[in-house]
Amino acid sequence: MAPVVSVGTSSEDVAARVGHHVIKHQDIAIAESGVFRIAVSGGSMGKVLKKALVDDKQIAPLVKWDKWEVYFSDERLVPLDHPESNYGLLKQNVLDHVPKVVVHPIDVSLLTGKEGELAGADEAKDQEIADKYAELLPKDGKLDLLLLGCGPDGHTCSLFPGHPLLEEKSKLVALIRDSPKPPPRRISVTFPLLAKATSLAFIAEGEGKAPTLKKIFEEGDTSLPSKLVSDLVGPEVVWFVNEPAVKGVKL
Ligand SMILES: O=C(O)[C@H](O)[C@@H](O)[C@H](O)[C@H](O)COP(=O)(O)O
Repeated sequence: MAPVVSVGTSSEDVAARVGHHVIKHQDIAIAESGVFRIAVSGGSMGKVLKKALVDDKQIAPLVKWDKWEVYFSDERLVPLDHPESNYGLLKQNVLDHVPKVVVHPIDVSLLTGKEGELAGADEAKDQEIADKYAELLPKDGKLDLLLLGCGPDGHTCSLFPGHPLLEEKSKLVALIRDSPKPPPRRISVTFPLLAKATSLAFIAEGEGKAPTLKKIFEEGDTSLPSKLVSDLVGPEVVWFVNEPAVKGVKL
């Protein structure tokens, strides 16, 4: 099925659209399994989720935090209170403002080296962080919803254009030690995990996204990981964008 594009008129409107989408999937998942398994990304995601799930007075009461299980679509190998930590971003924007939630951060007891940098870091320990993260996933690897970003280079999660990780066929979570965007050491979910999900939602705001969205929606540039993820046939795929992000883009 072709991806759906939902265009918001303001950042509050985009956040509200995202919020309603999250609640829809939350309710379906809880009705089916009693738990809602969601993965979130970094970048501006924390701020959008705060607007949607904490500050929006209509949506906030609908969130069943005690039924949530939160994962990260990618994470930098840094301490949880480091400014580059995606967990840290979510904590500061959302977790600190809501009732207790089950969250799965990386196992920071296995961190070596310095703040995501390569020098002095132990590759075997990094691999263990990725492998242990995969073990936290549900047995069938199926998440209900992943909220994804889209970088200017078309990356999503820590899946970068031209990177061998795009070819991963079996692991659900992989280690990356040469991320072109710093810090170099990260873990990321892979295509096999993304393909199993019930729903994938991209959030892309601002005029800086327009050239990338043009490549995805008009030019069909399959060198962009976001385009490849957007084209996955199993999951429902929705793009939440604002008007500047799609200005001049034929949808
Ligand atoms: O780890 C990363 O490299 C970022 O978290 C990345 O995945 C982010 O989602 C995109 O770069 C979009 O960022 P924005 O949402 O800030 O545009």
